[in-house]
Amino acid sequence: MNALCIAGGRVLRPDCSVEAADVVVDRDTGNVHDVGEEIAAEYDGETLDAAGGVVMPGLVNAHTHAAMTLLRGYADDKPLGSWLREDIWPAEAALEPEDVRAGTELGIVEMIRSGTTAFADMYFEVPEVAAAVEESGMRARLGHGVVTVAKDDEDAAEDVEESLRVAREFDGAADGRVRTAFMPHSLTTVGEEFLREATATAREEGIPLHFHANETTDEVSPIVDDYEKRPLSYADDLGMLSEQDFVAHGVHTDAEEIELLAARGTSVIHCPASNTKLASGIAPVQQMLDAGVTVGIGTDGAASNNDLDVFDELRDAAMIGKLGADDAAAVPAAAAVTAATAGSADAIGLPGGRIKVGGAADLIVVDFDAPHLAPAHDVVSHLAYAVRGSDVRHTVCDGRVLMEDREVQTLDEERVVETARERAASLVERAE
Ligand SMILES: CSC[C@H]1O[C@@H](n2cnc3c(O)ncnc32)[C@H](O)[C@@H]1O
Ligand SMILES: [Zn+2]
Repeated sequence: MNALCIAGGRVLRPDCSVEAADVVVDRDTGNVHDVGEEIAAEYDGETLDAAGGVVMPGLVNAHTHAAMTLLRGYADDKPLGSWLREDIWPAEAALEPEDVRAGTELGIVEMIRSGTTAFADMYFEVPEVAAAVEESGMRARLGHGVVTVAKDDEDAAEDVEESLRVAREFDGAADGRVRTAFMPHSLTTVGEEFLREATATAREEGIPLHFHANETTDEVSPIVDDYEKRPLSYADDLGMLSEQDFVAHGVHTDAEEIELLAARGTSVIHCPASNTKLASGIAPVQQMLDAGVTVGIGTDGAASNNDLDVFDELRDAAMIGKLGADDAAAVPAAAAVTAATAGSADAIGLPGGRIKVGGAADLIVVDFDAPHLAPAHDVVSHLAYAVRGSDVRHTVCDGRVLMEDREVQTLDEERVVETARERAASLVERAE
């Protein structure tokens, strides 16, 4: 067997127990071959040193717009509507394919360095995004974000068609590491008939849906006013809630909508930092978990976060979940860690999220030697409340080492950062 041994660490198991064990990966299949105490010596092959560290599933960033790294710090301190209309959409109107490639590569480098092995991305120029994912060795679910408001019928229909087209064309790319979805931007930025028809097509072809929903009160009230129903009930009537589908945010979601999500098996991606920065509100995460809704974690784009560090995000989820529920026991450490790993992977329908024999070898080694992690009474507590993305020592996806001893192996980090700086500067110039 072409083995990769991650040796000498402690392993986080799917039930959040922790045991001293080596993890042996079959690099040909990209799966975990064995997990056990001191088994690495039984295998020939490459070894990654996990001594003093914790081996855990790679984090899954279940909602982002990776190329928005180019707009990090471009516009801050505004609510969602004016931020998008006054700053972000005008800048995005000047995007060129090379910008999306450069911004996505920057986002990917940042994610690999902070322990993310898979992500879900809604953006433009999907061929560029897919090429960046292929080169990087990560996994992703990708889609073209559709907006039909303020477009004539022909342009709107073409935008919808592009989203379906790229979903068909890129599904299974990068040796199966790229999967796709139909991605209408939101329930208020895409017209009803477009949603109804394209959803029916997606259903016929087995294409999942991903869209923003119930992010702000401004997204809820127009639907309640026009249709006399809650947004997720409107989405359900359009056929948009199935087990394959996942909605971003779900901040202003009432008890009936939570029951509806649970009944349909539709997942919610919680983006606590973006919701806080844009003052969108606090999502009822503990209520969703109690109802049996699968909850994943996403950073949203770097322009509303302002980083793509999922450790940061899961910490925010645990902290803000308590505030939202007015209960310090809400969203406990294990729930937050599980949401950012198995929850996110299940929500976006990609392998990974758990270290188990036969499962995808998407895993990371987190260094526990740093002063801010001493003492370590409880590993899971530290993973939720104290670990930073910069504590990640190695990142492995599909059995391939993407970062070793903090050196990214698959992309040239220096070139990626420099190119992104140049493209960001010229993008902003073109947008002004
Ligand atoms: C049409 S591609 C995706 C689209 O979404 C925009 N976006 C970024 N962050 C958010 C957010 O929090 N809510 C809604 N839309 C968002 C992004 O700028 C792209 O235009
Ligand atoms: Zn978003």
